[in-house]
Amino acid sequence: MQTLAQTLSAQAVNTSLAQLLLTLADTSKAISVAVRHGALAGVLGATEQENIQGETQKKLDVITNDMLKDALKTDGHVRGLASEEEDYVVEVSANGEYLVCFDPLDGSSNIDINSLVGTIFSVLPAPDGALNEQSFLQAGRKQVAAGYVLYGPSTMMALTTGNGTQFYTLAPDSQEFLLTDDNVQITPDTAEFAINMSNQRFWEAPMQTYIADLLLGSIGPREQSFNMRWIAAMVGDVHRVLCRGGIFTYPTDNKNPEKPFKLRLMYEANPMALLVEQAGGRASTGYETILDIEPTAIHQRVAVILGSTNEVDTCLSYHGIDYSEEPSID
Ligand SMILES: O=P(O)(O)OC[C@H]1O[C@](O)(COP(=O)(O)O)[C@@H](O)[C@@H]1O
Ligand SMILES: [Mg+2]
Ligand SMILES: [Mg+2]
Repeated sequence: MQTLAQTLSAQAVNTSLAQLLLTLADTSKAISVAVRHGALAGVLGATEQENIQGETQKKLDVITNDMLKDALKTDGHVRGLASEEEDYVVEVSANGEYLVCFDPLDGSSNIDINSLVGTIFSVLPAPDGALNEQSFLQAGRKQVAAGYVLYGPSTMMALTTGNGTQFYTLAPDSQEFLLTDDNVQITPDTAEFAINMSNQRFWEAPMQTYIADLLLGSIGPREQSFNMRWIAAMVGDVHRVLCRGGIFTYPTDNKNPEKPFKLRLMYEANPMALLVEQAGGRASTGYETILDIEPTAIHQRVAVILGSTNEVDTCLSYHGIDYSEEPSID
């Protein structure tokens, strides 16, 4: 089996980018150890702090953020970073060619119940000139790499550098990420959906109707029954979609009018959208292709509907969008 380094070399990935991805991979191995030790290492539970988004930080949110920040500072190829746990962008190496956006620990609410969590990352080219928030505000289509590491029964990485989506599994003995699926493909059709149903009354009308029709199953207009899965960590839900198809959505809701969306564009939606598109799937807000959104802020939030192409298209048709008529994007 090929190692991550061998695969990146076989894909002729730029040497600096490959080095940066190996730094991220090495850091995720250390995070995997911290996650695995759990209560034994005293890393469970919350801190007293909130991040800029008003969310109480878990100890592991802060620990993993610091681990990634420290590693990227010594990598040499990173101009700047943006993180869910950093209020503002952080300047890293003056000559770095790349910007890295990351969610150091996705699925924070799963930490204390020993359930799935992961790290999500997105790599963008660093523009010339002074580094500021504006430097990061590039559409997801500009990403040169995106991926996540899932700390589950096995530690796995999903990665794309624009050459399809690959899965790697961390070998416990050698501590190498080994290529275990070189061409991940999302099945275009599915009978499985993932949504936090407790928000049902807060969704917009198109999503209400779409989900109601799924729930009616074989006696409704879809004339087939659907199963539901919800891991409550985007990284776990998207991994399932990449493995066996499905539709995952965190739609617009009006529970808190000041916060109509949950997931963050730059370090959750964009990297997942690239992985999904590179695996033959679709990712939209309901009205706009995620990778085409021009960001306005590093912590911007968006609605997300992603997964099996035909099912996402069906969901979008409830929103009045006909994707089959859109010109394809190279
Ligand atoms: O439990 P909720 O409020 O529906 O939220 C679940 C969603 O929130 C998230 O945990 C947000 O990510 P963080 O844990 O990184 O803040 C997603 O992974 C997940 O899909
Ligand atoms: Mg997250
Ligand atoms: Mg997080």
